[in-house]
Amino acid sequence: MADAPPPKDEERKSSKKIGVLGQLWPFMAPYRAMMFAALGALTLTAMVSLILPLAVRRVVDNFEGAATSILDQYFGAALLIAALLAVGTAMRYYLVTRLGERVVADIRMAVFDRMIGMSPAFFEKVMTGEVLSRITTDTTLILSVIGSSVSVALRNVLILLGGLVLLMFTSAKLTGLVLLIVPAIVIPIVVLGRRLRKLSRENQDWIAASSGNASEALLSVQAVQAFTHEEISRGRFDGMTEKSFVSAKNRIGTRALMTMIVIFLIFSGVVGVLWIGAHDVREGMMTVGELVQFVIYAVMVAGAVGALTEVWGELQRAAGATERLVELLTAEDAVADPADVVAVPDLHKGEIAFQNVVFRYPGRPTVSALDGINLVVKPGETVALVGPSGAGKTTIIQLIQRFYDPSEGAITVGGVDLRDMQRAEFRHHMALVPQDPVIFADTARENIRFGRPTATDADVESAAKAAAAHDFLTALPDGYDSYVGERGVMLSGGQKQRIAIARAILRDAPILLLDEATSALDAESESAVQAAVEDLARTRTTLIVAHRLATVKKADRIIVFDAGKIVAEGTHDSLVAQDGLYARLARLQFTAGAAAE
Ligand SMILES: Nc1ncnc2c1ncn2[C@@H]1O[C@H](COP(=O)(O)OP(=O)(O)OP(=O)(O)O)[C@@H](O)[C@H]1O
Repeated sequence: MADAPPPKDEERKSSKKIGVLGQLWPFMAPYRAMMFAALGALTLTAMVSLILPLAVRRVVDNFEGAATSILDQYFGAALLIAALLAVGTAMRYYLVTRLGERVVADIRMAVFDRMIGMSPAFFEKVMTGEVLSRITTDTTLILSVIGSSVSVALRNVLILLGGLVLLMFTSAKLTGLVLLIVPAIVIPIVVLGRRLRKLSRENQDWIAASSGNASEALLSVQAVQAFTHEEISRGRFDGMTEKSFVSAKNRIGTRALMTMIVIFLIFSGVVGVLWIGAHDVREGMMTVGELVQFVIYAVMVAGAVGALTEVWGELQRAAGATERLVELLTAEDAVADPADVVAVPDLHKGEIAFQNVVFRYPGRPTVSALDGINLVVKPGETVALVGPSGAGKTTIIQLIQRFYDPSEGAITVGGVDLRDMQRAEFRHHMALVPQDPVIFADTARENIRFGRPTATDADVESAAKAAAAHDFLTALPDGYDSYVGERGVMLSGGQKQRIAIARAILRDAPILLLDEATSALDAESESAVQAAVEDLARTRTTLIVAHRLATVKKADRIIVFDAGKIVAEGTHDSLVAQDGLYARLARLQFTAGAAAE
């Protein structure tokens, strides 16, 4: 459902802590050298910042008695330090941000790489728009972590630790007092941090859900408008976007509260300590320079703690995002290639066989879409699959390509079980014309070449001629190089089908699968395409799902399906003579095709 809430917290079993960020390590490991260099630059700048107050104390305490030459040395040294700080900071920024961009690019590629190979069962559950949102917005969060938060965190941890040690040296008594307030600061950070992470993940989930919803509505914008569904679609999207805003608002509020508590605690602590320190100076227990040095360190340490709480929030957000991306990366696929791959036999000579195949779609496990199918298609044979809508014909075509595995029984090609071969290997030897022709936002020429990316322009054109597409393609403003729009919106249904057929012709594979490939064609183009398909089918093992008698009659054999079972098979004449479902369909459903003959 479009407005179903995003997955709830309890549904996730993965680790509950910021430790999820550790899952990013495999992506960072290859760039260890860059990380060490960045760490070096970072340590350098942190150390330089820590040395500065020492120099300040010397200047303050010796200001009156010191010779001018010594003063000049101090200021010369200060310039050197400034240069070091500048170079170190620039290097840290460059290395760290570059590392972040690199790692995020790798993560994006890894997620896409995984998603493009997932079987259809996965996409029955996840909306594609949602996956896109993960790849774009969730990775952006990770970028902010690797590209800045982590380095800010490290820098501040160094300053915090170094600052504390130096504070200790400056005045052990005052430092002891400062440390007393630390627990008071840590508690709100931990408690509110936990809430932050939950809110952040909720926020990302709502963003992803609204993206999924928006992409679905936009992809079918004409249907939405035709049914004047805009208000409802707007309402749904607005509702989800508002929800993501509300969770973002709660997150920001929590973080503001945390910042307020922490800053107040830190600075009131510093003020209190100073108060005591001022008295110590009065009583001669401390020099003014020492107190100045102490104050600078105390402010640096306090600033570091403040920065760390900010970063903590960022890390919490990124942990949520990482969790979602890791979920995608580790998503189980119902269909997988075997570890020991069997080579694909010569499919020009191999038959396709279904042995006692029972199949239930994973999304509907109680219904058998196919129920005890036994079917052998001999090499070179043309078999037509007919039957009422929903009988299971398309399911047969999908199983031959191993988009799903049978629930029971086995499917073999050339005697080898599909599950024993690599999917990409045997799909190479299959050409499909699907029920809904899939056209990409590219030129007509490239759409045909999709069937065989290495094909020459001449091959593309001869395939188009065979598919009766050449004439309409050359009549387009830019001919074969005309842009056809997203999903082929600039083409008619019949034109799209002919491009899909040309693509299959170009693929030149020994197994040809046609799923109502000519249903949108007019009688004239259909008979032209029909001739091409027959020509093609002569030397190939062909399965045709068809509703038209003209197509069906020419097949070597006709298989009649009903409710997931094979109810009859034979030639057109023998099936008509049986006077069963086929004869009935032939009289009713096929009449349009018959009339067109
Ligand atoms: N992804 C899916 N999840 C669950 N059930 C499905 C899925 N796809 C199809 N089905 C169901 O499986 C049955 C067989 O569908 P199939 O697409 O094979 O029918 P068909 O014979 O090709 O019909 P048509 O002639 O209308 O294309 C139908 O009842 C359908 O509702």
